[in-house]
Amino acid sequence: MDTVIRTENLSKHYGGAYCVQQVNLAVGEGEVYGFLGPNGAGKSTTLKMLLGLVKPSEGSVSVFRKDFSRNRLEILSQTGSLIEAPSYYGHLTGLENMRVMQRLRDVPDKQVEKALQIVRLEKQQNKKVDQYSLGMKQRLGIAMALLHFPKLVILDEPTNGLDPAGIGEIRELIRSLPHQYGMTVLLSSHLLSEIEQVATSIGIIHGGKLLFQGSMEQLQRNSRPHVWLKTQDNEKARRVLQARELSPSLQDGFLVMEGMGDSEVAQTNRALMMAGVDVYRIEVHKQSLESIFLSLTGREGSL
Ligand SMILES: Nc1ncnc2c1ncn2[C@@H]1O[C@H](COP(=O)(O)OP(=O)(O)OP(=O)(O)O)[C@@H](O)[C@H]1O
Repeated sequence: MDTVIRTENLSKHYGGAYCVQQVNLAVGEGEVYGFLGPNGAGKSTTLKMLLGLVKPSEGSVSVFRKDFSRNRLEILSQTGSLIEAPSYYGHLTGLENMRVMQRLRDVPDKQVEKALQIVRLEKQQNKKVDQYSLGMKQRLGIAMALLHFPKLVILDEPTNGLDPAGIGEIRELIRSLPHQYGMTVLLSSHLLSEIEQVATSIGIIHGGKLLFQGSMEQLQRNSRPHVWLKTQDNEKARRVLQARELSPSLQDGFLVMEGMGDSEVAQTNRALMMAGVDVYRIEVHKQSLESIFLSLTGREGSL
């Protein structure tokens, strides 16, 4: 798979405080890459640097295997984006707004029709944008980003402020872009549930640092599972474990320990046996993606 976006040690600081620090993104062709992180993590700043809207303090960006700073116009002509709220003229109709973009992009009429069709706005194209719902405005913003059928689409929190039906529609739309139109999509969100349902790869950013990059399966594989122990005497077992500097919690009659490897499980089992505590069950529970995300962003670097 070719890499469409690659950054090397991309960083941005404002007055000495880094909001993006040494980020190495790799977005493959035809992917829907989900850029996930809590508010203030550095997502928008990173996306803006990819589009030349913010100048990096350090590091480099290459898109379509070309250095961004030296091939800016060529790269941007093949990129569509929606960063923060869509910009439009409220007193003009959806179609008229698209015509303004059409002039800038210099594309034929049929592409305007097609882009409005993709976002399902063709029936409302003659309505003034001021009368659009938030979801319709967002879809118009996406239509503008798709107008020239770019190879790369960058969307910053595209479902922000939408109701569940609107979110579902945008999700379907994003999912269809690679296979229907050969586009690569990079989208950001602070919601794992959003990313989980559309992304083929994810990058998790927190405090300006990229904590994980890869597939959902890799994320789950790399995380250390929880180990659930059922013993003959959980209170005594807990004291034995605490003496070994472990801090199990008690849940549903099981002692639960986070992130144990095989050898730690064996040592724990042995210690309990030596202390005369029978172990009835040892269960390994995979962490949900939600808890992996929370433990990554809550306790940095625990993967
Ligand atoms: N122009 C600026 N001057 C100073 N600090 C800034 C500037 N732009 C962003 N920051 C800071 O950088 C950090 C990252 O902001 P950024 O908008 O990239 O985060 P984000 O992950 O997109 O979050 P959100 O989803 O809330 O927009 C924040 O702490 C923000 O206050």
